[in-house]
Order: sequence, then C-alpha cells, then structure tokens
Amino acid sequence: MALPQASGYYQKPWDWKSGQMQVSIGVLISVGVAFLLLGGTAGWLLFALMQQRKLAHTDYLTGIANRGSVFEQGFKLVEHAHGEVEPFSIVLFDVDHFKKINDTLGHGAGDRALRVIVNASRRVLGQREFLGRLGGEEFIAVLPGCGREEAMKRAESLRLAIARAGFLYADKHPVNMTASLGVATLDRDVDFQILVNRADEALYVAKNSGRNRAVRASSSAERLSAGMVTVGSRQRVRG
Ligand SMILES: Nc1nc2c(ncn2[C@@H]2O[C@H](COP(=O)(O)OP(=O)(O)OP(=O)(O)O)[C@@H](O)[C@H]2O)c(=O)[nH]1
Repeated sequence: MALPQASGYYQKPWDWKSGQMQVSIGVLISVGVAFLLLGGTAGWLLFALMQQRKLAHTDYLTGIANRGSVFEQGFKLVEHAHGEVEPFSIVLFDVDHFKKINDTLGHGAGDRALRVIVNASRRVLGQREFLGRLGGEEFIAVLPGCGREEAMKRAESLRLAIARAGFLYADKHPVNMTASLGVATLDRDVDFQILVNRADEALYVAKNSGRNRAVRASSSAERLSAGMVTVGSRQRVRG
C-alpha cells in the first residue's frame, strides 16, 4: 500500500533575524504611508484655507478686491504712506444710470457691463495700483505713490476707458456706459476712511454736475480756509 504523499509543505522554524527585518520594513512602510496621508491632508487643508481666504477677499462677480479687502489694505497702505511721507490717492467711481441697463436688458447685461468696466479700468492702472468693488456699481481705484496731479490724470484715463468700453449684448443690443468719479489725495491729518468720505463727496459733486466727469476733493488746507468741518456723508441726488 502506497503511503500518503507528504504535502511538501515545510514549516521553517522562526528566524529571528529575518523576522525582525520584515517587521522593521512593515513599520517603515506604515509610517511612510501615515506621513504621506498626513502630509496630503495637511496640504489639502492648507489649500482649502487659502482658497477660503481668497474667496473672502474677492468680489464674486468681477474677481477684484471686495469692500472688506479694500478697507483692510487701504488702512495699511495709508499708514505706510504716512510713515514714508509718500503720496497716496484714491479714485471712487460709480457707473451712471446703471439701473437703466438692468431695467431695459436685464441683470445679465448689467453683470456683463460691470465685468467689462472692471477689465477696461484694470488696463489703465499701474503695477502698485489696484481696483476694488465697494458694492453695486461703485468701484475704487487705490493709487499708492500717486499725488494730486497724477491721480487726476488716472481718473481721466479711467473715465475715458469706461466711456470707450461699450459692447454688444446678445449680439444686437449696444450697451454704452459712463461713470462719475471722485478723486481724493492723502493729507497728514487723514486716514483711509476720511479719504474715502472725501472722494465720495467729490463723486457726489460729479454726479450732480452732469455725470461722466472726474471731480477732485478739496484738500485739508482748502477745507480749513473754507471753514469746512465735516468730512461728509453721502447724500446723492438721483435721477
Ligand atoms: N446687474 C447687476 N445689478 C446690480 C448689481 N448690484 C447692484 N445692481 C443694481 O444697480 C442699480 C443701481 O441703481 P442706482 O443706485 O439707482 O444708480 P444708477 O442707476 O447708476 O444712477 P446714478 O448712480 O444716480 O447715476 C440697481 O438697480 C441695483 O439693483 C449687480 O451685481 N449686478
């Protein structure tokens, strides 16, 4: 009678040396994988945080700085300008009769007009300068290093760029825009909020004296000699 064949399976006795090596490799791989996972998660979290921060500072429609971001940067830049005794100006501008675009062609056309205005305005700004949307159809150009004369020139370039940026909506409706602008330049006794108030006063004058024009806000010295006390709040005539 044939004996049953041996299975051929041979159980090796435990080899401590190679066993330890296998365990060490296993541990190393696990630690590596854990590091990769942790690193990946941390990287993803960092990316998500950066994206969130960017979104919190950006205007959803036009991609430029939003109101919060403009004021955050504006206060810092004014402090810097005071410290360095450097000129600093802003141009506040507001699209004229913007409501008419919405009312006649719809909000899609209005939204496109805002984006077109932003693209046209960006092109006339220098490297250190930036654009922000303060809300609705009101924008600001922040001009570090720009004195009174330069700022008025920049405002005029913005006005012309907007007036020339007309487009055809839905391939058949011509849309033309103009804007009114208020220009204010930093004085020693002024912070960013006061500068914005002054530019807003000038913008109010531009609106009420016919629109499609840039008006310069009076300086601290001019205000003093004219006996002006307040820095003004908005009270714009509509129509
Ligand atoms: N399409 C669109 N419209 C907006 C947006 N934000 C505000 N508006 C509209 O902008 C219009 C602003 O109207 P008004 O404040 O009367 O200003 P205006 O018609 O430009 O008149 P003036 O400033 O006096 O020349 C309103 O109809 C708002 O609904 C936006 O993001 N997209």
